[in-house]
Amino acid sequence: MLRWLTAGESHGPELVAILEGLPAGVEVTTADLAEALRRRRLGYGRGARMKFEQDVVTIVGGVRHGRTLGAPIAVRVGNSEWPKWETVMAADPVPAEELEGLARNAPLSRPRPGHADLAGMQKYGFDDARPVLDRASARETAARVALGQVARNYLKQAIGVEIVSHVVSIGTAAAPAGTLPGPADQAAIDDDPVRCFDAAASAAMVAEIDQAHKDGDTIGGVVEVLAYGLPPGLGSYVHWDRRLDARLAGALMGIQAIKGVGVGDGFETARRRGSAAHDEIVGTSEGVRRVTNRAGGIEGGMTNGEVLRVQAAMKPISTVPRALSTIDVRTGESAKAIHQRSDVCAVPAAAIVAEAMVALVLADAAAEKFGGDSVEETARNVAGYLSSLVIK
Ligand SMILES: Cc1cc2nc3c(=O)[nH]c(=O)nc-3n(C[C@H](O)[C@H](O)[C@H](O)COP(=O)(O)O)c2cc1C
Ligand SMILES: C=C(O[C@@H]1CC(C(=O)O)=C[C@@H](OP(=O)(O)O)[C@H]1O)C(=O)O
Repeated sequence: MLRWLTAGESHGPELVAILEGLPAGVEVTTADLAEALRRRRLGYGRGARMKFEQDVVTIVGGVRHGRTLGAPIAVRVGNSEWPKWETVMAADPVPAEELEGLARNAPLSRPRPGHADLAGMQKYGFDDARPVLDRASARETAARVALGQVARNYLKQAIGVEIVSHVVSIGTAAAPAGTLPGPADQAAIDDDPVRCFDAAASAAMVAEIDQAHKDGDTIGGVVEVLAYGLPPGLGSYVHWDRRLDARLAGALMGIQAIKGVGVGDGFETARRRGSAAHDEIVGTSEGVRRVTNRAGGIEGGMTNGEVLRVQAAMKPISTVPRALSTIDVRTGESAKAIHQRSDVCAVPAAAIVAEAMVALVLADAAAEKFGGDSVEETARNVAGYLSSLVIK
């Protein structure tokens, strides 16, 4: 079983993350994590903060000379902007006179619709949105992406699994149905401003982002994550919480601003007849295959050996420049929501976060099925399982 936790605030000194349960011998370096974090910061439509802030990643436990030790892996992602926030976000009490007059410390009393602000203030008893928004912020996804990269290296080295993501739609601009990039296409996708695998759709997406920006508005979209090389049998049908589709859906819905998850052809499947909704089975010289992959590589809560395909739908960014109506909690009067700056669109970045969440769930399911205290042992177990499959 894998366990992982993150801690840290958006304007705190750093995020920290721990991943426990991976075997020894997985090759991973600080450069691997830095590259994953760099990919998360890209994407047309992200706001000013992405330009001036740096992620400073350090591995502080569980890895020696580029290989995991089998011990918990601990990662820190430092925030280069911390000096500006040192007083406002200090862990220890700060004398009132030091806080007085600090613009950054002014109470945020106009909760933003679409954020955790209002319900979080009510729940935890704050009259200031700062302590809520600082933890609710998707800044925290940097910690998940760092851990996701370790999970990804494990999947690649133990099983040969490769994970790819792409942006399927932004606003009304969409890639053609059936667009299916493979592992070799990842670099080209990363080079695209919106991480779309179709040039015409990419241009239309950029135009939609520009229009939303011009209108003082924000925009959402849909991302897809694909995993190649999965053996059949990860996850299980025997209990609801062991179903791989349930675990993937929970992990993807756990990303800030994700409001829907699809598996395979997703909601489209519900509009089809059964004869056009499933994947017929054929025997080939290379073993059992499906004629189509509408199910997205999962049947009965288990991988079926086909390419895993899941989508996540991201709502438009909540902090709308043409600010939405709210109340000032100090007076109860109507007001405009706080707006300092914001992303116009963070769909390309959400795809990288979705890759990380999929990697963590798949690594968990793989560790559960194949075990092993070293990655070599896991790989032997995978090979033994595949060679002993009754139906190949
Ligand atoms: C990568 C990423 C970047 C985000 N950037 C912003 C942003 O700049 N402004 C904003 O209002 N929301 C942003 N969000 C979304 C908010 O964090 C999210 O809507 C908010 O925390 C409320 O959570 P909920 O939408 O899941 O209810 C971002 C989300 C992700 C995944
Ligand atoms: C810092 C990151 O994303 C932030 C996520 C976010 C939000 O509300 O979720 C709001 C923005 O921050 P701010 O309100 O401070 O401008 C984004 O920049 C990041 O992804 O590293």
